[in-house]
Amino acid sequence: MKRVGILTSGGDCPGLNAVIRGAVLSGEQTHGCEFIGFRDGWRGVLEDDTLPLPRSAVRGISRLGGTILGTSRTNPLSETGGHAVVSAAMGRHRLAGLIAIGGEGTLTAARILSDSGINVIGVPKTIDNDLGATDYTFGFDTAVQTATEAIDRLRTTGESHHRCMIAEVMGRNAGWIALHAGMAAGAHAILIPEHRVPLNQIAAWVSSAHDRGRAPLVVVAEAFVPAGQKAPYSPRGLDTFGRPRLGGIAMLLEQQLQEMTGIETRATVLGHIQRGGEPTAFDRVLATRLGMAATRAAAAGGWGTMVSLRGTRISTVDLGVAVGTVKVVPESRYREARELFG
Ligand SMILES: Nc1ncnc2c1ncn2[C@@H]1O[C@H](COP(=O)(O)OP(=O)(O)O)[C@@H](O)[C@H]1O
Ligand SMILES: O=P(O)(O)OC[C@H]1O[C@](O)(COP(=O)(O)O)[C@@H](O)[C@@H]1O
Ligand SMILES: [Mg+2]
Repeated sequence: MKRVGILTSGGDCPGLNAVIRGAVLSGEQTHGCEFIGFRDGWRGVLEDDTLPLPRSAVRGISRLGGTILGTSRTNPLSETGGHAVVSAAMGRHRLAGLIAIGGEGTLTAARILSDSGINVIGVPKTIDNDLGATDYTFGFDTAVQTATEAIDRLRTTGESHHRCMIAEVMGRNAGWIALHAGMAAGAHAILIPEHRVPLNQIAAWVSSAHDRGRAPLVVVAEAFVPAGQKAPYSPRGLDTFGRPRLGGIAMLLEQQLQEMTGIETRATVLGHIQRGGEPTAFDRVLATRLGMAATRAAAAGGWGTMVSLRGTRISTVDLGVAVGTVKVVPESRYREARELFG
């Protein structure tokens, strides 16, 4: 019987549990595989922190948010890690390979390990939807749904007070959540990292909506860079991997737009609300199919690949290709949305 290790790494994301369940059920029922889980991503691999994953451990979990395995941003290539440590952990548990569920960071580490001879299959996850080699990542649909519901609420209070409301959503490299939630909620301006917009243009959109008797709504991605600035707003130090922690640009815009337009303005940062809670049906289905496909690939010895969604089909791509491109919002999608601003 083939034994496979599973881990979830990087920011958590609704649908992780559905992947785990899909992988384990299909492994037990169809492919004769057995699973163990590593706790907290690569930390569990480096520190040998594991749990058994029989079918009974994944019962009913596909509708649960978070991850039953826990996650972290532990670097498997740090001085306490590397090929030898990962390989030893796999040997101890007689694993044929690993299924690593993560975003571009996790999968980059997985690719480096794979290049050094470790058997890994990647499963793309992120609410940001910024992985190039898959049409959608699970978690994105849920995050957009959650953000849209929150923004709808901001709208009703904004309308009561005749205020301009600003909603800040996540998105480290790309403005997908802002674009989709903004469009779904009928925003008067959507600000994304892919596109610089001068402040006076944002103020003009806000004023125009206000002049028509609407409560202006601005949706901004955390990584938006206002024209004239060099980098995203990041007053909160670094994350565990040493990258700037984003968040708070909405607060800056609140002050600036209120000053420029004379319209009372309130900003809300949605933050981790977007990452929590139950996955939507779309994300559960996508995640389950990706988990099943990962096991299928493992059973067939298709190491060094990532499972991905192409159209309505699940396929596999080489891990090297998988981490090659960040999927940003194309100019055409921004132009399309912009027709409705103001
Ligand atoms: N370019 C990289 N090379 C090697 N390891 C990386 C790289 N980027 C991230 N990692 C490791 O993978 C972890 C998860 O990546 P991160 O970007 O935080 O989440 P995600 O996998 O969701 O993108 C990081 O904390 C780090 O330890
Ligand atoms: O958990 P943290 O460190 O606050 O991370 C926040 C970041 O994680 C995300 O939610 C998801 O990013 P990853 O998919 O790379 O984990 C980003 O949108 C956000 O910038
Ligand atoms: Mg990342």
